[in-house]
Order: sequence, then C-alpha cells, then structure tokens
Amino acid sequence: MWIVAVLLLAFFSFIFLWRSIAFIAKNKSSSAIEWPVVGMLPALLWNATTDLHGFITRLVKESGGTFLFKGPCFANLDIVVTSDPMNVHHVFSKNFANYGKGEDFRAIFEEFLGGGIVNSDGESWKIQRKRIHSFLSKDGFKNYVMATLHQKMEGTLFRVLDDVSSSTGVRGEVDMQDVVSRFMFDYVCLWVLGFDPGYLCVDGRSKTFSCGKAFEEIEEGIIYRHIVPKGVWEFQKRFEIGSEKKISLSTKVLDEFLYNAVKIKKQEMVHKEEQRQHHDILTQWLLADHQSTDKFLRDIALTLISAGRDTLSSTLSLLLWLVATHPDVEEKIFGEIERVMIVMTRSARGTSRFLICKDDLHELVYLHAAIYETLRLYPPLPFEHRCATEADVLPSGHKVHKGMRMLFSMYSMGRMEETWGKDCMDFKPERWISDEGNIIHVPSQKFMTFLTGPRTCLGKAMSFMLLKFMVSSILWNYKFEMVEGHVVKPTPSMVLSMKDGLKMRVSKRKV
Ligand code: HEM
Repeated sequence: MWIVAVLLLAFFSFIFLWRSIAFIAKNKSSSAIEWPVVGMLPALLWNATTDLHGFITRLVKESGGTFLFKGPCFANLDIVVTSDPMNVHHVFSKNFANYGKGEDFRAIFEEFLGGGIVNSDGESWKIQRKRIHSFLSKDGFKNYVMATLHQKMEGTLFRVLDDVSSSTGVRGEVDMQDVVSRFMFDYVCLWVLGFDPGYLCVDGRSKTFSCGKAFEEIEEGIIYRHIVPKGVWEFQKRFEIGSEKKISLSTKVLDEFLYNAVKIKKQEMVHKEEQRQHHDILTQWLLADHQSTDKFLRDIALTLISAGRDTLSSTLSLLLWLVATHPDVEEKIFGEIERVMIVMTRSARGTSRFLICKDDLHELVYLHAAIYETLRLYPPLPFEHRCATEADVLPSGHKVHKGMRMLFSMYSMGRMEETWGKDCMDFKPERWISDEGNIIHVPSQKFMTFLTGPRTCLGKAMSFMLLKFMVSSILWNYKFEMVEGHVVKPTPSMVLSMKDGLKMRVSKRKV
C-alpha cells in the first residue's frame, strides 16, 4: 500500500514541477509569474517588503497600462490594476455611481477609519463631504490654520532646528522625517481637535511618539490586508497574530487618545457661546450636530488627522530630501524667494523669520512646481481602490465583474512615459511651468495624486498654501544636507514614507 502512496506522491510532484517549469518558461519576461493554484501571490509577497510600488509600476508598464492580477484560485483575490487615464476617468467620474469603496475594502480599514468620510459611501459620505467642505472654506478656519502654523513653527519647529544646527557631531544630525511627522501631528491636532499633544518639543525629541507609532503600524498592517486572502488576516486578527496584533494594540492607543479628546470637547461644549469662537473641526461639527455619537466623532477626527497629517508630512519630508539632493532646484527655489522678498516692502517683511506672507504665496511659481513634481513622483497616497457594484467593461476593454476589486496606482501614473515624456523619472519642476511662466494644468485623470471626480481631495488648495508657507520659511532659514551613507528607501505602507527615516545635517543660513 505504501509503495502506491509513494508512487502517487512522486507522480504528482513530477507533474507540479513540470507545470511550474512550463509556467516559468512561459512567463519569464513578466515581473509576476502566474503559478498554478496560488496565482501571482508569490511574486506579490516577494516584492511587497522590498519595492511594492516599483513592482506594481513594472507590471502596469509591461501590460500597457492595465493588467489583471490573478490571486489564489480559492481566495477571490483577482484585482484589476490600472494606470490608464481613460479607465481612471471612467471609474471616478463618468461611471462614478457604479464604483464605491465596497465591503471588502471597508472591512480592511474598519478599525482605523471606521465610518469617517474616506471609508464611507452613499448618504453618509455625501453629508460628511458637504459639512467638511463648508468648515474648510470658512475664512475664520483659514485664518486660524495660518495663525497656529506661525505659532507652532516659531514656538517649536525653529527652536528644534536651532538646537540641532548649533550642535556638532552626531547631535548635529537629525531624522527630519521624525521631526516633520511629530510637528505635523501636533499641528493637525490643533485644527482638528483644538489642542496640541506636544510630541515635538526642544528637550523632548526622544519623547515616545505613541500616536505616530500607532499610525505607522496600522498603515503597514493595512497593506498586508490588501495582499493576503481575507480569511488569512481575519484568522490572524481573531487570534492576534503578527501584524494583526500590532493593529489591535495600536488601535487601542489611538482610541484612548481620541475618546479622551472627544470627552474633553463635549465638556467644553457646555459653554456653547464661548465655543462659537473656536474654529477647530470637532467644535464646528458638534455645533452643527450635537447628537453625533462618540464613536462617530472619533472616526471623523481620526480620518481628518490622517488625511491632513500623513499627506502633508510625507510631502514635506520627501521635498526636503529631493531639494537636498538637487542643488540646482534648491538654488532656484531660494532665488525665487529672494526675488519675491525684494518686491515686498521692508515694513511688510518686518523682522519676522516668516518672510513671505499668505497673500504673496501665489508669487512662488517655481516652488509650486517643485511641490507638484514631488507629488508626481512620490504621491503620499500611492494607490486608490474601488469595487464595482455591477459588471462593466472599461475603456481599455478589460471586463470587470460584479463585486470585483480595482486598484489605481498613482505612483505608476506619475511615471508613465506616455504622459510625462522620456525624462519621466527625473525630478524636474520646470516641466510644470509654461513659457509664459504659469503653472501648466495637467488633467486630474492623468495626475491623480489628489484623486479626480466627485470624491476629489477637499484639502488641495489648503495643502498648497501650507506647504508653500512652510517650505519657503524653512529653506530661507536653514540649509539641509544628507548625512553621508544614509540611503532613502520606501516603506511598504499605504502612505509613502522613508523606511530608515531622513538623516540630515542642518545649518542656519546667514541671511
Ligand atoms: C499633499 C496633500 C494631500 C494629498 C496628496 C491628498 C490626497 C487625497 C486623496 C488621494 C484622497 C482620496 C482618498 C480616498 O478616497 O481613499 C483625499 C481625500 C480627502 N482629503 Fe486629501 N490630500 C492631501 C491633503 C489634505 C488635507 C490637508 C486635507 C484637510 C483636511 C485633506 C482632506 C481630504 C478629505 C476630507 C478627503 C475625503 C474626500 C472624499 O472622500 O470625498 N486632504 N486626499
């Protein structure tokens, strides 16, 4: 009997080996080999930890813009991956009603974003969008956001950078990604929650950044949930194994922080008239709808902190890196700030270290282009997903069945030769400036960093205002150089960041 078993085993092993060799031979020019039973999952797992977004970009390029990722045959993990602007326009604008976030993706983000705007569809999304849009457009809110930025930069960021730049040796080196991330967390909490948690302070750079760590661990864990079959991560979640344990612990950290903020805010709301002077979003929300549950307020607040902090922090850190490694760009940004300042009167400049005021930011065209160029090559949110409500056919001819998942890679879209030309991999802000010296408009289905269609980002204009103010003030006052030997590598996460941080030396400019 055992001889038959051994013979059968040998026979099936031979068949499996033979089929595998045949598959490798057939797929050897492809970046993702499709294996029997497990599909392309091995290639995805192999690349996920090293260069996930580069891997997706190679696949998209090889396939001419759209490909079908074949998951294991037992896991319902087939995904249409596309960077084709026609498909993007079809899904996000023309046939918007047929493509929502979907149940699978909602489950992936449930503990993190809950019922917040980014994780909702239908009526709930519409109400939140209308309300948040109205809060962000108010002059009172915009002035509050600029005033707090001034205070935070002068009160903490510049003091930290002064401290680093006056030190020598290792103490003169700093992880700018960490500094920016802490700064942005404190700052965004000020306009979402109305208080400053104080993660960035001169003596406390080593203070545990518990909320920042919690964000990082959840955002990395969420990538894993996109990759493995749902049953696998649900099993791990149930028994708190691996990344699921980290998600669970990190969610507790964020819940404690946010429920406490909600509790304090509700207590303050007893004095309703006084609160009308407060511009933070939580106050505004409670004034508009005092019946919102604590859980819903927690979800809204966390979603907005994530929407504002993750994106601004990623853009600012990556821009500092790109400027430090492209001296020609640095020189042009600096020259432009100098030119704009000369036009301003001496009294308008005063003695403040913040030289360009809000109303003159539109003059910084080259800086605007440098921010666009950073966002093209390094979109803070590198991909977006959707789920088809009904079967459909994409403009590229690919069939989408009911309930099918789709992935849109903004990272790949910024690297397409067809859109950006042969030098698409170069960091070249000039590509955004017309002969007349204005910013060139690129349609949002080609440059999708802020999304496109009815769900387009609500914070785009505000982001440019804040980034231009921060970058011009920081670069005018400080010079940044990379620490020798430090290599910048991407982290596999749903938000683009640098795996080992951004080690820099800072010196004060003599201006
Ligand atoms: C460089 C900065 C930013 C980039 C690249 C960016 C990008 C994006 C993207 C890609 C989305 C779609 C997310 C999704 O549906 O999964 C989005 C949505 C959103 N963003 Fe931004 N964002 C930025 C800054 C901000 C800021 C500062 C705010 C201010 C609060 C903000 C508020 C929002 C909101 C409320 C949504 C949800 C829109 C909706 O679902 O209807 N964003 N953003």
